Amino acid sequence: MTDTDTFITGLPKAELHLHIEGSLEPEQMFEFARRNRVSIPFATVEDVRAAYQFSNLQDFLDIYYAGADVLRTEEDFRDLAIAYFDRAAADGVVHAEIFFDPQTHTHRGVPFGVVANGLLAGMADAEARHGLTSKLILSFLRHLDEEDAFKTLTQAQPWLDRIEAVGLDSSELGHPPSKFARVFAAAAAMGLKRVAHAGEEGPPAYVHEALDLLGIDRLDHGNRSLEDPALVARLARSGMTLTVCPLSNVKLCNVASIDLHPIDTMLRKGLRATINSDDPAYFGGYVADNFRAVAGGRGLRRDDLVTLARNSFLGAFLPDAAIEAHLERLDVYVDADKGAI
Ligand code: HPA
Ligand SMILES: [Zn+2]
Repeated sequence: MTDTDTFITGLPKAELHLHIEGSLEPEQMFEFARRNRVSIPFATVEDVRAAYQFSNLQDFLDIYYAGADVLRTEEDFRDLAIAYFDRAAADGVVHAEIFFDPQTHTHRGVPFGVVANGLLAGMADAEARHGLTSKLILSFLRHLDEEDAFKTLTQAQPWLDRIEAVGLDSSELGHPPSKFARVFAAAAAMGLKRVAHAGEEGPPAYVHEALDLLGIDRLDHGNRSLEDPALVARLARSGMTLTVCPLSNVKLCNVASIDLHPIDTMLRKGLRATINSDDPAYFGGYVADNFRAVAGGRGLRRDDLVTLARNSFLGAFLPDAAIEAHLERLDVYVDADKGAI
């Protein structure tokens, strides 16, 4: 058997919870600021990293939206995506379903098409160079109103054949899923899948709303579902995928430390949990770092790590045949590892 670090890196996996704007590394922030002649309130990369201390979600969001201001051109979005996919491929990611926040950009005067076309170019590059497949999830900012989300869905019309799903992110408390029931219904009628951040900081009632009022196909975070046994039973029974983000949970103080992370509790309760990086440039690690953090922090066994990778394919918005092919490759990897010295 190989050592655990090597095993984790090579483990074929899908990443299902990644905000592309959250993959903007400080070095890239300076590069984009320079080429777009945008000023940023930091003198050095070290200053930027030092500012990444958060006590809750809102603390992070304030700095994350400010950072996104350096993204101006199609080339910026393409280069941002390419850098993420290169990093993900090195972590064993073979398929990624990435969020983008169009309102963060359209509200600054960057057209929807600049964002979408740039990201799509990066996705094509990842498939050509790494064989890494990907899908786009258009995420609505929940601190804005539903009318603005509808406007964004209208702007997305020309790209709808290249967008897999809609999502819901940003400040959770005070902005329950019910606020977006109509726009999610409209997205469903257009054939889009639906996901939502719920139970990251918000109560289990928000997870119930996401299920009942938004008809979600996947639950982003979902940690606070554990406070409601009936909800846990419902999620387990329905085979709902939870996109869990361990380093994010610790960095945003939703979990006190990695050795207290509930990932193994989730698996034991029959939840289809997956491991993801959320905003890796801000939270201190990409997907393999998140696997390593919970493997060390919670003493996960190798079969738990394989279950988490398996769940990532089961939860992907891929055709059954593609999921089967990924699972077979995963089995081959695990068997080869057992045979290795
Ligand atoms: O973890 C998150 N939660 C809510 N909104 C977000 N936007 C980027 N990351 C996040
Ligand atoms: Zn997120």
